[in-house]
Amino acid sequence: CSGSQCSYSADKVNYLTQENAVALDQDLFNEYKFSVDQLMELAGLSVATAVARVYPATTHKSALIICGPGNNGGDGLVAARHMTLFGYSVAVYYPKRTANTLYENLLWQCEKFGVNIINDLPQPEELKNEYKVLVDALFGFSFKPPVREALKPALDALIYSGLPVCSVDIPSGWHVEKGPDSENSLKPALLISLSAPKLCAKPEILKNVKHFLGGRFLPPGIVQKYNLTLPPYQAQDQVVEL
Ligand SMILES: NC(=O)C1=CN([C@@H]2O[C@H](COP(=O)(O)OP(=O)(O)OC[C@H]3O[C@@H](n4cnc5c(N)ncnc54)[C@H](O)[C@@H]3O)[C@@H](O)[C@H]2O)[C@@H](O)CC1
Ligand SMILES: [K+]
Repeated sequence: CSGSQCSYSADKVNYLTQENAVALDQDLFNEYKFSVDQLMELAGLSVATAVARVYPATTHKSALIICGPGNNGGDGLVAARHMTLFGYSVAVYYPKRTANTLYENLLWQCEKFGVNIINDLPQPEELKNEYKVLVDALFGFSFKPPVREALKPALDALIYSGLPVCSVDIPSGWHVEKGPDSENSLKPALLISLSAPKLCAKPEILKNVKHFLGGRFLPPGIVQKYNLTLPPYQAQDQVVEL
């Protein structure tokens, strides 16, 4: 956290392994009886909120959200809908669609809210002609490198467009614990960690990336079980800067 109002020390924040991120997620569903759409709605709202804080619609009106096949992509579809309400003109690229009612409904809602669902991705260098900001909802904490061929063009768009990229939970293509594996890995401008940051979001890995925490839904029992020390959210905020 770089602001003057920081009341906690960034080096006290702790970071989840991939195994614990998956286990925590399962606890929320099994022990706390959350449904995936409940959490996804709050996660996506946090993402839209953080994007609007850093890249407001007044200066970055045209946004493209690149959505992957899992829940990270679902967060992107929710964020897309909220961003229309925040004044953005939003497009979604969702090349590998999961056949399940939740995702079908989220996509349906996007269309009803005026999101432009695009089927063809322009070349990375052409994205700048149409968009001001990209949201990376391609892969989250279940990603295992290397990226399979079918989704490489989507990842390349994020890496090579030259536009600011806002990554949802994990910068896509990064190892969830070790971070980027080469010079050509994605360099996001903003990361929104959901529920708790994972190891790849440690400050020494995440240099020069703005970092927010969102997904304000953790029950106290989970904070205790995973021994989480997280920055406190202010008032009714959905996000907090780390
Ligand atoms: N517990 C939490 O904090 C919550 C997490 N949510 C989101 O859920 C995400 C995790 O979702 P999932 O577990 O569905 O997984 P992901 O969205 O991380 O990705 C899984 C999908 O990516 C594919 N994939 C994995 N490795 C690949 C590779 N090398 N090449 C190509 N495709 C690959 C898998 O086949 C699968 O379809 C989190 O990162 C977060 O964004 C939120 O939706 C709700 C609450
Ligand atoms: K991501």
